[in-house]
Amino acid sequence: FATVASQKQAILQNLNGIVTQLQNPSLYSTEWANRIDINNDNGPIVSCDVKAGDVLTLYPIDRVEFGIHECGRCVDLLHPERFPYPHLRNEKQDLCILSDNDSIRQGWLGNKIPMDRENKGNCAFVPLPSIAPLCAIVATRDIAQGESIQETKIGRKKTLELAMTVGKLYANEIGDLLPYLNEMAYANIPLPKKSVKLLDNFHKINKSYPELRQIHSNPDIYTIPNFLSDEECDRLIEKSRQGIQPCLVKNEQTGEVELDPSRTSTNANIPKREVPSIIEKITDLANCDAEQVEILQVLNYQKGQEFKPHTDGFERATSACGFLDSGRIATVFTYLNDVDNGGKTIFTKLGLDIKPEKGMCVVHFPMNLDMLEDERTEHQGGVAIDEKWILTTWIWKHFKGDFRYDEEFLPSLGDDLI
Ligand SMILES: O=C(O)CCC(=O)C(=O)O
Ligand SMILES: [Fe+2]
Repeated sequence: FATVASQKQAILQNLNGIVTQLQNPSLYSTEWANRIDINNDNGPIVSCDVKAGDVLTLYPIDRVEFGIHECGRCVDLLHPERFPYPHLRNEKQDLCILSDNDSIRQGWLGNKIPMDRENKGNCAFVPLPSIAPLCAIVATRDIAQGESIQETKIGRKKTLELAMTVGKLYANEIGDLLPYLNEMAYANIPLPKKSVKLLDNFHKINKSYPELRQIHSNPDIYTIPNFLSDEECDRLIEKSRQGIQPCLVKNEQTGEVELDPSRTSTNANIPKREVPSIIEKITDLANCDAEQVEILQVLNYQKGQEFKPHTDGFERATSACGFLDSGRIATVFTYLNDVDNGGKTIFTKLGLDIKPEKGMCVVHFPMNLDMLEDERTEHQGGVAIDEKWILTTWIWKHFKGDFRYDEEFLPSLGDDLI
């Protein structure tokens, strides 16, 4: 580590060059940093034979996504309240560490790490509390020179074992760099501008859900009549009466949620724990995990109230509702009463009006899987004449990462378990 001191200075002077700087193998011991050819277009290639358990290189942990199955769970492990290992609080056995399946990582290694779709991984990301914000990429089996690295899904016991071993081995050396690495971790690295992409890569719902009807294609919109029974609708309305309050809208400038003249209805937040059978229906239909489901809201529109034209997606990476750097890939709402006059949902750019029918569910896709908004899905809750009740929620691309938004903090709306 003789050369490290002078290089620290260089790194600080050149925060914009972080990617290059951190790719410099001489920053680290040759034992564990020069084994990946990070300049290869197809993803990192191992440049020498590697033994199981060897550290291939380091990786900024805030760029790693923790996931279960196919769902990336992006956790900001730099956050003091959530560090270390908040995900290990999760009781799920199959915790694995993998990259997001269809995005290219914008990490300090500045490179793509291909998703291990077939689970033939040969390395794992190992969180190392002692050297945060870096984690190690560790070989989980022998890797031959020329092979590209692919992440392995490993159980949490194995993750911990690897973290312990690697953490102990390298804590001192890397700890020396910690303040500098931290500074870099928080540096604002401009991401490459998104190129104009075709809106063709959307989340896929469960097409065999009973009575699913497609009422618009490209952009796709589906309905399911009688998705909820009359009884479920009535009980949801009753439950929500206890928590009803004026609707709020996220202010894109400040990030705060606040009263907004574009949304004059009232609503109640329904804790998922109080509506398990509704959640089961939604996850079955939307083909997603319950953790991807945003807060459930019951909206009430009285005469004259409305939700002016809007899209449901948020532009840019967002931390709305605890979903970090994610997006709303589907909207699922269900009318809770029949509405004879007014209150239609109007898709303003599609010439499509939907008249509320008790129990009917509507699904549309505000953003695609590249997290681009589909402006064509702009819609409004038309001005109410008769009273209107609607249950609405949104499916996010990733699991919640910010635990301050945990549903356990939502007040109960009574004992009725629906
Ligand atoms: O009230 C409606 O018809 C639509 C509600 C809506 O668009 C929303 O809550 O995002
Ligand atoms: Fe909406």
